Amino acid sequence: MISFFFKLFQKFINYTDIPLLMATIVFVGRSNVGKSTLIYRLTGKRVRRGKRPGVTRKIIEIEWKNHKIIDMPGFGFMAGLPKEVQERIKDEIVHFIEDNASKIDVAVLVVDGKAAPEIIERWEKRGEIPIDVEFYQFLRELNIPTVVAVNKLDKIKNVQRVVHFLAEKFEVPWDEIDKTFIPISAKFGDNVEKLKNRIYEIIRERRGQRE
Ligand SMILES: Nc1nc2c(ncn2[C@@H]2O[C@H](COP(=O)(O)OP(=O)(O)OP(=O)(O)O)[C@@H](O)[C@H]2O)c(=O)[nH]1
Ligand SMILES: [Mg+2]
Repeated sequence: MISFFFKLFQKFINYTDIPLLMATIVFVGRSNVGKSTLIYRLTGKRVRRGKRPGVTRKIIEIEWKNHKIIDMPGFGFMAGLPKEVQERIKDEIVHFIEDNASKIDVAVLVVDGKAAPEIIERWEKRGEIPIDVEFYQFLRELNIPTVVAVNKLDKIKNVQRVVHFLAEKFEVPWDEIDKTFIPISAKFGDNVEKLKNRIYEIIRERRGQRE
């Protein structure tokens, strides 16, 4: 009985201390995967969202509680944008992340769970490193804790298969799959709370390491 109340108390402390911490959370991912929609779901802050890829073209900082949320432009294909501009945007994102790596507490790599497996296979067939794989490894190399939001869950038939496919490509060990990949639907809200809790957990772990 006592341990039950103790656990409840601990849980309460863990969840309430979060808004006091200042954290920087970045959202990255290909164009049109739902980064801005997810930010709106998580924070209630309206950021530009759209049907066409390339809606967010600049790095946008949003204040939310004590946190700083950074909405990145999408990388990869963007409707109506020349290849050079797409490359420039990608370089901008890479530089921003490199320059701010020590200040970034969590990166949320958003992927479109429906489209990602096919796109990854297509890139591999061409002998190229898929951009999502490249970004995940880039974040890991910079020691930025990263969680992968496997979005558009409402459109995915076999979630387990998609998650395992991505885990293999991203080289995530089996025992880290569940805490690395969170299938969500930003549009309908499924599992968004779970993702939020995972983000908070990472922030807490990181703070624990620093203190
Ligand atoms: N079916 C479905 N559609 C979604 C989901 N999340 C986002 N979308 C749709 O995907 C489209 C792109 O959403 P955005 O949030 O603008 O995507 P983004 O990643 O910010 O795009 P860029 O700013 O262009 O990089 C919109 O039409 C959203 O309604 C989801 O969970 N399910
Ligand atoms: Mg956007």
